[in-house]
Amino acid sequence: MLKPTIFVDLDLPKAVLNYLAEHCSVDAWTEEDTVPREELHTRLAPAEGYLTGGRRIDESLLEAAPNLKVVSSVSVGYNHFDIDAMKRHDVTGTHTPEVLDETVADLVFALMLGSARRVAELDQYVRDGRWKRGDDGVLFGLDVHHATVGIIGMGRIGEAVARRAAHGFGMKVNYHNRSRKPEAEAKYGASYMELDELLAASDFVVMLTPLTNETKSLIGRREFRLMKSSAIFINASRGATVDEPALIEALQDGTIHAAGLDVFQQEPLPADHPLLTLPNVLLLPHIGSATEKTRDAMAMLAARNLVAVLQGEEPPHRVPEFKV
Ligand SMILES: NC(=O)C1=CN([C@@H]2O[C@H](COP(=O)(O)OP(=O)(O)OC[C@H]3O[C@@H](n4cnc5c(N)ncnc54)[C@H](OP(=O)(O)O)[C@@H]3O)[C@@H](O)[C@H]2O)C=CC1
Ligand SMILES: O=CC(=O)O
Repeated sequence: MLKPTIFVDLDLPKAVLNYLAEHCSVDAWTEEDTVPREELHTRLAPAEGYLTGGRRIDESLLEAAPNLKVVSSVSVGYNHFDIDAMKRHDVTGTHTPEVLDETVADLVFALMLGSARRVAELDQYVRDGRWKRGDDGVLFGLDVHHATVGIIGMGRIGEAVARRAAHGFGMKVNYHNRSRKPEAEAKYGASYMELDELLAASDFVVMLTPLTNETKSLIGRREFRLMKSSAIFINASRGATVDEPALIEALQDGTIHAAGLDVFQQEPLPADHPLLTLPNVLLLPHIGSATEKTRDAMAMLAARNLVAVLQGEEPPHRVPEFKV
């Protein structure tokens, strides 16, 4: 039987490429640079499947890909999908939840600990030869253990953070979702709160919602002003859930104490971005799931999603909006 053609624009582990090649005729982009838009449209013309990362799936791409049946994203977030356009073109979307939860939760804790204890700033302090006897006071940070964390978006990753917080660090856990999660409340002693209440009550505010029309700029100037002046704001969701100019202002004028960020409105962060000038922000290059083991698992899951759809089977993880 003729194998369906697929286009892959990510570097994939050999085992994943072999699995794809068993079931599909694979056209893979092997250049280091991102595939240019025009070239992408050309390569997608014969493709029934497209395996990618955060590439925007919009009307013009879909028009260029008349045979496309599935876009399989190697990510759990799928805000790069234009869901309505995909539905119009009868293209389904899949993603890679669960396999990355623990790895992303580790990174959230790295941001919490790193910001509270000023790890990157003080590493630089030692490297610069500024470490002198008796200067302890200028090195003080804030405690993470037994502090209060407020999780906005208590989903799969949010729960992995809550478990670490409650059972590892003795922290009080507050959370905010659109719906309550009684099991999570029981497991982590978590308190459900409306957003404003959570912002005022938490020492660490952790953003872990998907980016949607509802969560776009959910945290802005008003919300920063509701937080404690000692609060540390962590964003591992998407940059656009936060009003970035308002965050910069809050960090500059002491409205909040510090921030730890893995995601930004523009990625990669431009070299002249004002966040780069602030000492009280810890910046990471969107590496929440970036361990070899987890990225390999995500890639294999994305491959299985794609092959299942092309074989007419239900994939392990269809994006909820495409479920019938
Ligand atoms: N930095 C990184 O590298 C990574 C970032 N991410 C980001 O993390 C996000 C979360 O992933 P995951 O935990 O798997 O997703 P889940 O869907 O499991 O959890 C999302 C949570 O957000 C809540 N939520 C959704 N909309 C709103 C809203 N309007 N207001 C308040 N709460 C809301 C949901 O609860 P309810 O429906 O009840 O509101 C749900 O509990 C991803 O979408 C992605 O953007 C993920 C992986 C890596
Ligand atoms: O940001 C990463 C994801 O998996 O979503």
